[in-house]
Amino acid sequence: MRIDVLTIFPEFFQVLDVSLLGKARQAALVEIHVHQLRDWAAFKSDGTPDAHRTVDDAPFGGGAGMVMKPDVWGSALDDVLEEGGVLVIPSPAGVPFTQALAAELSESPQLVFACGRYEGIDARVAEHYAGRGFRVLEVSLGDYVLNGGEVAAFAMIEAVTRLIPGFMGNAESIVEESHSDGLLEYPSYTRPASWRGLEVPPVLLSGHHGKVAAWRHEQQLERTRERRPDMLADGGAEAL
Ligand SMILES: COc1cccc(COC(=O)c2cn[nH]c2)c1
Repeated sequence: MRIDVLTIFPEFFQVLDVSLLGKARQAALVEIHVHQLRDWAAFKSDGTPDAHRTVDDAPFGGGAGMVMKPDVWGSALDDVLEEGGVLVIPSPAGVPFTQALAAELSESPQLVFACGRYEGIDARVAEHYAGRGFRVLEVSLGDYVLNGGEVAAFAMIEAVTRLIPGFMGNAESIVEESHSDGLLEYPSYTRPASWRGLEVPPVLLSGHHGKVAAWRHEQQLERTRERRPDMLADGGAEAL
């Protein structure tokens, strides 16, 4: 998979070289290219140089803050977005990012993350590329507002790339994760069996695999009921 990130803060993504993701990059499972959006803002739409490499302007219709210019994004995306690529725009107004969506995106040949700042990106950018037949997704990590899409993109990149076959050392650990079966994960324990007066649930020491599996499933249900009733309300479908 190829991942391209367009941002005015490319230095934010340098850490990708050292994390687990770094290994995947070396293994050539993932190619990540981070681009400085301002490189496409060196000239104004009339062709004259823009020394400030401006990427934003005031919103039509008034209102607070600034909006990112469509022409700058268009120049950048025309160069970066490949046929079959998916344009992902992290946004508080997006569809929920879920494990199911991460799995779906992990099968794309290319993901392009457009990291918005200010009040967001001119709406015509998403409209234009959807109109050209690209899959365009505005995706939300949660119901809160960040200063820009970089943090959200980083989280999505990690959630997606770890699902790429061959990326995680122990593929089995991916299968049994939270949300993969529509329920929260059961609690985990390891040695010592007794710690500060707290004991590991005896069933886990019983060696009876059937009882362990039943206990774990019950724990998943109990936890999901307590912490995420929304996940059960709509039939256990993936939820934010
Ligand atoms: C593209 O337009 C905007 C506008 C404002 C902030 C952002 C950054 O994303 C988030 O804040 C976010 C993502 N998931 N949950 C919150 C993008």
